[in-house]
Amino acid sequence: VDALAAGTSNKGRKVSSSKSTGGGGGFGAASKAPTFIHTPDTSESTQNLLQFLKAQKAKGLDNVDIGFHQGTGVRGLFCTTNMKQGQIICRIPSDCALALSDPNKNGEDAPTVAHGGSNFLEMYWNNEQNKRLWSPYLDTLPKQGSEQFDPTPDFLGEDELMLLEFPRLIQRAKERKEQVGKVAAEKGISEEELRFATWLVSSRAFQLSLSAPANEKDEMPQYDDRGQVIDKAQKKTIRVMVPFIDMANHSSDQPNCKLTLIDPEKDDAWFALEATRPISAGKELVISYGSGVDSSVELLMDYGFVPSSNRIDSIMLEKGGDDAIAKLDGWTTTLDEDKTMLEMSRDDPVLQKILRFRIRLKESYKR
Ligand SMILES: C[S@@+](CC[C@H](N)C(=O)[O-])C[C@H]1O[C@@H](n2cnc3c(N)ncnc32)[C@H](O)[C@@H]1O
Repeated sequence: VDALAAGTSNKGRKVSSSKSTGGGGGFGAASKAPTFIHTPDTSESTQNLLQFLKAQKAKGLDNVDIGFHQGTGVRGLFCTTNMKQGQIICRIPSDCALALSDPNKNGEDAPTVAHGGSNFLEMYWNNEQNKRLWSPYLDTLPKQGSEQFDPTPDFLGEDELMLLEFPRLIQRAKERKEQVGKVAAEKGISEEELRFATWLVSSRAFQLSLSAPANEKDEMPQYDDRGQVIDKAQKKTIRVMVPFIDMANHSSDQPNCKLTLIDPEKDDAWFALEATRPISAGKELVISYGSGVDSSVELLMDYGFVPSSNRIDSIMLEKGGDDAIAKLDGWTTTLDEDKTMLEMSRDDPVLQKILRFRIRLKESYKR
């Protein structure tokens, strides 16, 4: 409003062309200087990735900055120009995506995420030729122990795992540990190497359904009696890693864009980020991971982080189930005790994450 008022009182000044922030948002947005909340990532690996993708004819990369959120320090994607709802923000040729299955096997060679991890090692990381070919992408992936490494509960020791207390999450982490152990033995690779590769795949690969209609994701989710989303018909899926787009972080409550496949049936198909609402320059580009309605149990299990808010948690707790904790007083500590412990555990990131998970769920019980 201020910008529009200033424009009308300064006769002759063209409000709408006063900034080069792009096509989006109307007078107000176009004349307001963007507020940036990130520090651009100027590392050599990121610059190499951008060069590589430009040479492969990726489009719209200038609409996006890879950078670090100034509040959280988390690396992500930030919009450099206003975007309208429905606009394609950037697109990457499908040739630049790393399939984690043999295309002739319809996803049957990767029934679990641990198999996806094993295929990643076999097809890319430990294959000399492909490792060289894909190095501009592989070099941008988090390393174990780096800032971007956000371990999932299957990295926890037995005692730490029990501190999570929520039976469904503990059970899933145990299953993942077992899965990794089994596949590592089958394929003759080290469990440690496979655990990390499995984390990479689980936390950054996109699952594409081979048979579902394109709009299936937009339908209302259905829940089973434990409050978990039903994966309809357990369709075959393949996992793909999509450079650049896999830098997008998650928002449970306010995603502003989504992954879209353009011309999937054609030879020159694209993976794109599409704005699902108007986005102003400077904002972080955030998508919705997984089923789109994942509770914090799934987000921690598959991606290793606890979201700052998540409306799905209340629904999940209300649905309950015998592997959930039905009431706030079913936990061994109170919410306040966990908050105090969080304050006191500043130099223990593992315990901090465990406590943030407990607090997240405890704050979600309907009172
Ligand atoms: C697909 S990657 C996104 C890019 C990643 N931040 C990076 O720099 O490589 C998923 C990882 O990003 C982080 N992440 C995504 N969304 C997040 C959120 N809302 N809060 C905290 N971390 C998040 C987690 O570490 C997660 O494992």
